Amino acid sequence: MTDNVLTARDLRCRYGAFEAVRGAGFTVRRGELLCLLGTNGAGKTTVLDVLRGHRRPTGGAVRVLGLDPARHRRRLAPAVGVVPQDPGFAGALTVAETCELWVRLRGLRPDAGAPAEVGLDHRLTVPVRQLSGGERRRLDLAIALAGHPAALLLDEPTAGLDPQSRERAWELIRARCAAGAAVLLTTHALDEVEALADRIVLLRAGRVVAAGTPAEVTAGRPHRIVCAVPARLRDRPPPALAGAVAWRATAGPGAELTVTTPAPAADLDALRAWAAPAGLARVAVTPPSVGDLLREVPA
Ligand SMILES: Nc1ncnc2c1ncn2[C@@H]1O[C@H](COP(=O)(O)OP(=O)(O)OP(=O)(O)O)[C@@H](O)[C@H]1O
Repeated sequence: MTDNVLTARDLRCRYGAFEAVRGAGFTVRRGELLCLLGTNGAGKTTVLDVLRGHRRPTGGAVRVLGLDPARHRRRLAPAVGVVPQDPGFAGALTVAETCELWVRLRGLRPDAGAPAEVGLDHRLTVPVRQLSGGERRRLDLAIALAGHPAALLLDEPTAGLDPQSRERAWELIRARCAAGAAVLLTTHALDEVEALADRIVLLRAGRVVAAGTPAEVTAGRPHRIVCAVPARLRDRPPPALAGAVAWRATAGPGAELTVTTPAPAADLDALRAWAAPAGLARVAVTPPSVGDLLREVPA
């Protein structure tokens, strides 16, 4: 039996003449969290809509637990928890009623404990229209997590949450993953990627332009050395370095030097030798990050 819970193969999706997804492929296995990343309009929500059976692809195929979600939406509903980008709650229903209604719509028995999991147990009798944006997001998450689904499709699940609620949401998502759920999550928050992602898929204009673990997608990319340089070194030409050098004036007498380099250890040694005996101050060496990759991907 395969461990693949979510699969997309050469997925294509059109809105009229515009092709929003142009041959995307990936898998998410049991117990794995994949972050689907990309700038606004890259095609992330479209991919999630196809996986939740709300949109038929115009090419390629997706499978959720081995089934075509467009054909087996009802059968898959109990096994797939979704935090949609824009939930459609009725404002007049209370938190408890909303939770019960949506959990039933997923073909599950109502779970009175679901709101408590996301810290909404004190708001059960409050109409949804009176919830804050962050509280609504937590209600979405409560409904998605109900019934311990095998797959979670989470479209910016922590958008608008305060820091404490985000960390609580991360804990819940991590726990579900550890218990075997396959999670596909979109986010624009880099700390969320760092906190959660086992693997990332980066979309650009509907195509996958990078895929792998954070270490894999950043491998071979440059490190950044930032250091403060005493004023009198400002006029001394820097040594020959593997990396590119940029100076920045600072408020004080010295300057800040940034070296973007594929050889951080050798360049740092060369800089230290150059700066002796006064030396460098506030030296920070930053390894490549997924954030660097995202910043380089144009829309
Ligand atoms: N119903 C629609 N009709 C026409 N075009 C659409 C429709 N929905 C999305 N699009 C277009 O498809 C492209 C992909 O949109 P999508 O919502 O999937 O992007 P996204 O990566 O989720 O963006 P964001 O980060 O802003 O949520 C965009 O150019 C968008 O304008």
